[in-house]
Amino acid sequence: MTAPVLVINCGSSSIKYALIDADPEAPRLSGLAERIGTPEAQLKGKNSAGESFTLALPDAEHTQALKAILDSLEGRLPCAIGHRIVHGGERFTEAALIDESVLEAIERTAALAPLHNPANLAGIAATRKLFPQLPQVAVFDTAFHQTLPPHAYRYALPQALYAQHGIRRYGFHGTSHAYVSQRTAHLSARGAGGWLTAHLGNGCSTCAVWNDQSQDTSMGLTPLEGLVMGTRSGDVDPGLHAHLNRQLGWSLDKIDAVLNKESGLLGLSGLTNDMREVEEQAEAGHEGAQLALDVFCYRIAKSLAALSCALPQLDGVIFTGGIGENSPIVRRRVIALLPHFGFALDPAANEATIRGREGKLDAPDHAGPEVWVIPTDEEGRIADETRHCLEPHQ
Ligand SMILES: Nc1ncnc2c1ncn2[C@@H]1O[C@H](COP(=O)(O)OP(=O)(O)O)[C@@H](O)[C@H]1O
Ligand SMILES: CC(=O)OP(=O)(O)O
Ligand SMILES: [Mg+2]
Repeated sequence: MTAPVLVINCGSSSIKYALIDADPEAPRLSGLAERIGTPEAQLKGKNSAGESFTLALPDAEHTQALKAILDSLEGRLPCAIGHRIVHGGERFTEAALIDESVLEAIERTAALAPLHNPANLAGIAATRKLFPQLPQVAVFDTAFHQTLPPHAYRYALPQALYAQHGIRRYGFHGTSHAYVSQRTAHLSARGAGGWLTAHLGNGCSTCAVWNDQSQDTSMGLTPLEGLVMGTRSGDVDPGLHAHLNRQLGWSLDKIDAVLNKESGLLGLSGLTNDMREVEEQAEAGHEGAQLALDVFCYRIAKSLAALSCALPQLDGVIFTGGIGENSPIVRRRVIALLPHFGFALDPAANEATIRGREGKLDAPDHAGPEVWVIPTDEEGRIADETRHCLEPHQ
């Protein structure tokens, strides 16, 4: 397949897209339709000359936004569409060609990823309408974590909840953890050993990877477990729900909305879910922002230390995602909280490696576990998995 693959990552109010050629050196057309369904809806993208453009799409819904994306592809027709699907449950250990039975299975898991799967399904419905002739492939965030052993994926709950209702830990951001760990294994003299990965974007998760296989990860049944995120709380006492319900009379829907949309950096700082602003305000002395940064970094370090138990040997840690790639402050603070691991972060390398550059951040001649920053490429990985899935069908 030489024609490009169109990768779609459809959220509730945004659609990220990328048109990706089989040749990794070929320029990508990519962009983002945002604020879908509102008067401010717009499409922002880059053309093949690398120039940015913005197009107003007032009140556009998913189908209209996708139509505008297709019109922006400079006449280049994809050979297939690869969709990011956040939750694949236990059924999907790899990407799947979308047919009615795959769609039904994704619909069944929608309740487990209410922020993500319904939007992913809306994206599939819209592209099937617009491109009935093109093969469409579902690439799951959960698939990479299907190698977790039972002691990592089971909760200590009655057996029937797992056996009859699929209540277990699944893990997410699998395309990112897989990509950055394999990229580091390729770049590092240590190869595919034991790597801890920290994907720090709006959603955040850590993962322990041994020999290219996920051994454990911080997210669980849903993308709410684990680290502090932009607006998500991450781990809380499981008794919190009952307490808030009994003491404050909050409904389950309200508790769910608060933990998913009003917590994390936003809740702790009282200001914003955006790490750039948290860092600026913390620097300026804002106490809420300072606390948000303290809790965010401490919880990452604590999670990495816990996940190190899943590895027979530790070769290093890898930072990725908007925060992991661009924030020297977060990297420095996380590494400083893990003194017993024997990392040696070079301050100059840490400061210099910003904005999309990959590299090792170790002090010269350091022989201990390594620290890497690797810009993630979820879209590239989804395009690769889409092609791989379609090979037997060519
Ligand atoms: N230079 C920077 N310093 C600190 N944080 C940054 C920087 N650039 C981006 N970020 C943060 O990255 C986060 C978004 O990450 P990203 O991976 O782009 O999100 P998404 O999960 O939506 O793809 C935001 O919190 C943003 O503030
Ligand atoms: C699973 C998840 O948290 O995804 P995102 O980071 O795109 O919100
Ligand atoms: Mg993300």
